[in-house]
Amino acid sequence: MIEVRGISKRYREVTAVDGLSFQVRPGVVTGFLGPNGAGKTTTMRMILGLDAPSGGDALVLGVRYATLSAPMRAVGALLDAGAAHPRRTVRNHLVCLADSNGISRRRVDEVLGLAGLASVAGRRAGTFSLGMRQRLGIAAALLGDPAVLIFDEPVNGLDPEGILWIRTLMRDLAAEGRTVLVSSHLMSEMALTADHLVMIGRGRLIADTSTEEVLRAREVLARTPDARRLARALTAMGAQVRLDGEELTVTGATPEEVGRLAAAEGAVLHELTARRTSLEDAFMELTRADVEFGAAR
Ligand SMILES: Nc1ncnc2c1ncn2[C@@H]1O[C@H](COP(=O)(O)OP(=O)(O)OP(=O)(O)O)[C@@H](O)[C@H]1O
Repeated sequence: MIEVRGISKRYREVTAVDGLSFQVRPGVVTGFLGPNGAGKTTTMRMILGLDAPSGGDALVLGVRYATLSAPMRAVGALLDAGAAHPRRTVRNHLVCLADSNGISRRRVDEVLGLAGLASVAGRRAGTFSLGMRQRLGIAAALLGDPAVLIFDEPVNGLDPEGILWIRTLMRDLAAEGRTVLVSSHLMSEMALTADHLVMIGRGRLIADTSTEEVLRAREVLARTPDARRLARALTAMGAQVRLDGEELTVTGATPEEVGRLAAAEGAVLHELTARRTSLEDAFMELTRADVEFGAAR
């Protein structure tokens, strides 16, 4: 469990995070979304005790990160994929981290396997592609078998296979009962990976809700030769209807309600479709006022 409580971070002229509060629960993948400069990295750094908040605080497993006695065993984080020494081999990098945190070398082999790096364990980290560096960063995060995992933009620059691997890994880690917080601005990816979404803009909370709720259909499309009759009945029920020949686009009514009303009116339906919104659209709608560096639309 992660608890962010009224946290703020002010730099000289910039308020990067502004009184932000949310909780990240175990057992689900929580996506942390926001436009560039929204304050995602700063928030994650404050959770991990790397930046001091100007106000408020963040708790991991009920305490501040700085007071954890064995932080790597409690929290694993991927903030900067380039963090390994380029001349050190992959295994050596992980062994150094393990030794300085009282973690067994057997666990190093386990995480090499988990991250798909066993066959390249003797290679120097500096020769790695971005995708392999991400895998190494994730192997390091998993080293302490932590209950809480924090990943900042883990799929940045990855190919489809790498993206699928990360998605599956996140979901598996959550299914094991861990707390997983993952930031991204790849909306379609988050729609597939995250069960819950925390959206921020200009350092403030915009939405804290299930992915399902954000993506829930907002429009229903109905096609019927009795379009005018159905449109009248729907409007009388309080729904908004756009009529285009035989086609009705309905907001403010569920597909079940439209179907029931059509049956009651004797309107023959040729099509009834719930139009799910995309996460991109939902996000743009929610953050329209908060796009700091957005192009003029
Ligand atoms: N050390 C710093 N000094 C001054 N300003 C900073 C510092 N770190 C971050 N900022 C500013 O704080 C704001 C939030 O930055 P942050 O990196 O947390 O956003 P983000 O949501 O992670 O963005 P991105 O998606 O682009 O990575 C930005 O306006 C950024 O320029």
